[in-house]
Amino acid sequence: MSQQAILGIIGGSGLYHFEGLEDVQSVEVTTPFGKPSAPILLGSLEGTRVAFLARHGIGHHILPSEVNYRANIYALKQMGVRFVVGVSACGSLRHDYKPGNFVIPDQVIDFTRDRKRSFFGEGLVAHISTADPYCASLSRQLYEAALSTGVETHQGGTFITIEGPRFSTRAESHLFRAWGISIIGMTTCPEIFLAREAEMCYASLAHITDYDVWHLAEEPVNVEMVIRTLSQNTAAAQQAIRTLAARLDENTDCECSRALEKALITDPARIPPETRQKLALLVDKYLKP
Ligand SMILES: CSC[C@H]1O[C@H](OP(=O)(O)O)[C@H](O)[C@@H]1O
Ligand SMILES: Nc1ncnc2[nH]cnc12
Repeated sequence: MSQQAILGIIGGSGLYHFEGLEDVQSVEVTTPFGKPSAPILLGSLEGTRVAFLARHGIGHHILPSEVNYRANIYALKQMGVRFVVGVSACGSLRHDYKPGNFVIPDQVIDFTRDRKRSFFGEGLVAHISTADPYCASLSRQLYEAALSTGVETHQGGTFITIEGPRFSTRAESHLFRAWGISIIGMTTCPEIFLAREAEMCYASLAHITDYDVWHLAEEPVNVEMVIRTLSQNTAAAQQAIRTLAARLDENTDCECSRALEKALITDPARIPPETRQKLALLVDKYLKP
C-alpha cells in the first residue's frame, strides 16, 4: 500500500470539492469492489496529505442507497489513509441542536436495509466490534477544530441513518426523538462500519440543516432548505477540517487500527484464494505466515 494520503475527507451534500488544497491531483481509482463515487482529489492541506472524495459524485447524482460505500472506503485505504472524516448534512431531533450548528456524534443507529455493509463474505467471515463506532481520539480532535471556527458545536449524540431517499414521516421523527436520538441522515451507515473493517479511524462532522419534520413551529425539511443552510456552512466545515489537518495527532491511543485482530473466524485453509486476494489489503497482516 503506497502512502499517498493520511487524512481522508468524504464530502457529503453541498461539499463536492475542497477549497485550498495544494498540489492537487485528480486520481481515477478502481478497487476490488468497483469504482468510488468520483475521482479522488489528492493534495496537501496545512502540510498534511489529504484525499478528498465527493460521496454523491460531482453534481450530486448518486442516491444515498446507490453510493458504493465499499469502493469509497477501500479506495481511501488503498491510498494509505488512516483517518477518515465523513462530512454530513443532517436533521436535528432536539431543540438545542440548531440548524447551522455542528455536531460531532458519538453513537449511531443503523436503519438502512438496502446496502452492502461489509467487505467480508464469499468464504471469509469476520465480525468486528462496533460498540463504539466512532474513533474517540479523532472525534475529540475534530470537535476542537470545529469549535475553533466559532460555529456552535455539540460534542456527542446519536446519529441515525435512514435508508431514504425520502425524508421521514412525522410518526417516524417523533419515534426517533422518543428514542433519544439527536440527529438524522442517510449516509453514515454503512460508511462508518466499513471504515472500522478497514481499520481506519472515523469521525463525523455533521452540520445541521433542519429540524426534520417534528418541530411544530418549523417547516418540514425539504432539499431547498437543506441547501440554503449548507451554503452558509460549507466554508466553516472546510475551515474545521483545515484546522484538524494542521493539528492532526497521528499517535492516537485508539484500537481502530487493530479492529480485525479479534474479528476473523474462518479457518485460513478454507478461504477461497480469490477472496483471500480480494481482501489482501485488509487481512494480510493477520493471515500471512
Ligand atoms: C440533500 S438532503 C438529503 C441528503 O443530505 C445528506 O447527505 P450527506 O449525508 O451525504 O451529507 C443526507 O444523508 C441525504 O443524503
Ligand atoms: N432531516 C433529514 N433527514 C435525513 N437526512 C437529512 N439530511 C439533511 N436533513 C435530513
